[in-house]
Amino acid sequence: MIADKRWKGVYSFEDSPFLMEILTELRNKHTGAIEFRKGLVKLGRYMGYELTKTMDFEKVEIETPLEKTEGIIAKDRKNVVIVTVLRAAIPLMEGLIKVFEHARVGIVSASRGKAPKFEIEMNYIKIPEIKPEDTVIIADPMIATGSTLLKVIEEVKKYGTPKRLIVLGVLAAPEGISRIKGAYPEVEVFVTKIDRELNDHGYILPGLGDAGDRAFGAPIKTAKK
Ligand SMILES: O=P(O)(O)OC[C@H]1O[C@H](OP(=O)(O)OP(=O)(O)O)[C@H](O)[C@@H]1O
Ligand SMILES: O=c1cc[nH]c(=O)[nH]1
Ligand SMILES: [Mg+2]
Repeated sequence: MIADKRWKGVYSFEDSPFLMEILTELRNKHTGAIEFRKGLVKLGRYMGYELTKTMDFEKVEIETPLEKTEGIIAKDRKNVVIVTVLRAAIPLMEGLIKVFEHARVGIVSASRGKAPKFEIEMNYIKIPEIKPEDTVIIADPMIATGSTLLKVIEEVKKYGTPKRLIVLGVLAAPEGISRIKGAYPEVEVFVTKIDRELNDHGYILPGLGDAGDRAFGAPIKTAKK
């Protein structure tokens, strides 16, 4: 885990060859939907595991069949709320929940409109109560302009004030991170890698393309009634 010097509380996993290998497969345009989804599940699981290293644990005394010894109980790991941003975060959440099996899960829909406005449409919002002891993990693979997450964070905050508010993604553009940290300095960001920049259409470069389309197929428009 590397702390990025440009912001406080922003971390990437560029030091993990294993995670970089999974990212390489996701980036490759020849990777099909099945492997793409599997890659996102794997990243959710292993980044979730890395996150546990930043959490609080409690010391406990237990007895093995032979003698007393000390162990730990993962206090924070049991108080997690995962907020899944549709569509692309679904496989990421599947991986995360393997590590945070007690997690309560919120689901929100967020669809980004076209450049230059990138308006965010949020139609579906189901978020559980957020308690002071909770760690909230907002899962969204792509942090591009940051517009989606600004809107999602604003919404999440209505449900309570957690101990930690974390954004967990796969790729981020510096522009998106700067916007989020500018508006919400307390939000921590964990991403597999921070990429170079955005193109004129708001896509991350070099990126991996449209995460939702690659995982689930491109939607088509039907004639309106
Ligand atoms: O940082 P931003 O510029 O807001 O872009 C990031 C968002 O774009 C993608 O969602 P999209 O709107 O494509 O929806 P989808 O997951 O259904 O494809 C992605 O999953 C993020 O939620
Ligand atoms: O590069 C990008 C930017 C936004 N959303 C995506 O899915 N990919
Ligand atoms: Mg998309």
